Amino acid sequence: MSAQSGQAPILEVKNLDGGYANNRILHDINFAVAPGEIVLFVGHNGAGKSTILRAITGLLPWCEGEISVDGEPIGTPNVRLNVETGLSIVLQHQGFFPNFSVSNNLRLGGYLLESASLVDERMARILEFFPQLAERRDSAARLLSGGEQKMLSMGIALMLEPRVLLVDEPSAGLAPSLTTQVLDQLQTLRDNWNTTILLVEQNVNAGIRIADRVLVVRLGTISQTYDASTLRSGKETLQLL
Ligand SMILES: Nc1ncnc2c1ncn2[C@@H]1O[C@H](COP(=O)(O)OP(=O)(O)OP(=O)(O)O)[C@@H](O)[C@H]1O
Repeated sequence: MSAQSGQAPILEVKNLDGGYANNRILHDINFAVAPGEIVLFVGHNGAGKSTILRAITGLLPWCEGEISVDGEPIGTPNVRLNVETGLSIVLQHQGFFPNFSVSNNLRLGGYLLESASLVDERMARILEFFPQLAERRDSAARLLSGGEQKMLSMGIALMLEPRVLLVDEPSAGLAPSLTTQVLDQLQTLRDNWNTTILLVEQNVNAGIRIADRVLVVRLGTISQTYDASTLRSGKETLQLL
């Protein structure tokens, strides 16, 4: 595991509240994430896991509290600003243009990069990381398998080389073997690129396998924190309540 305890956090969330219109979902969320850490959010349906990821990336209609990246408060979450700060989200549902080719989708993911050569360089790195995408680079995205589409969504988010990647339900709609493959790729990404990862995953055991820390979300707040290795070893048992 590359997460170093005692290191200054790359991401810190303090007193975060948020929700949709008049519906408050998040209540006083507090946590910090070390560089290179994989943090898994678990909890019952509707507990607020995806809402936490959306709040951090500026996709929630309203949120209050303090979010800091590398010790610098990022102000009111705003998608573009957060992407520039190094936060990218891979949403649960399709995050690409279905009729565009794999390579054109990746190019669009590099929309904030300053030069075409940098876009090419990043794309080459991503296609090397996902050889299955490299083989399908000229295919329309809609023709990819479910697992390949997840890889494409991750690849698009990685074009800006985020320091923190937030991934919502990567296994949604995937067969168990593909879930393992996609989660293994997230772990490899962390190991090779030192990308910090916040993960929401319904397949709790598959998520625990790659996580460093597990945060339980209950009724819109963090109710419990586990060191994932104690759950893997059976020294502790995950309680969602
Ligand atoms: N776009 C929306 N508008 C209004 N309320 C929403 C919206 N999206 C989610 N909610 C509500 O916010 C609450 C938390 O939803 P969220 O999707 O964060 O839960 P979750 O823990 O990720 O659940 P699941 O595991 O089922 O995906 C739920 O009560 C849900 O109905």
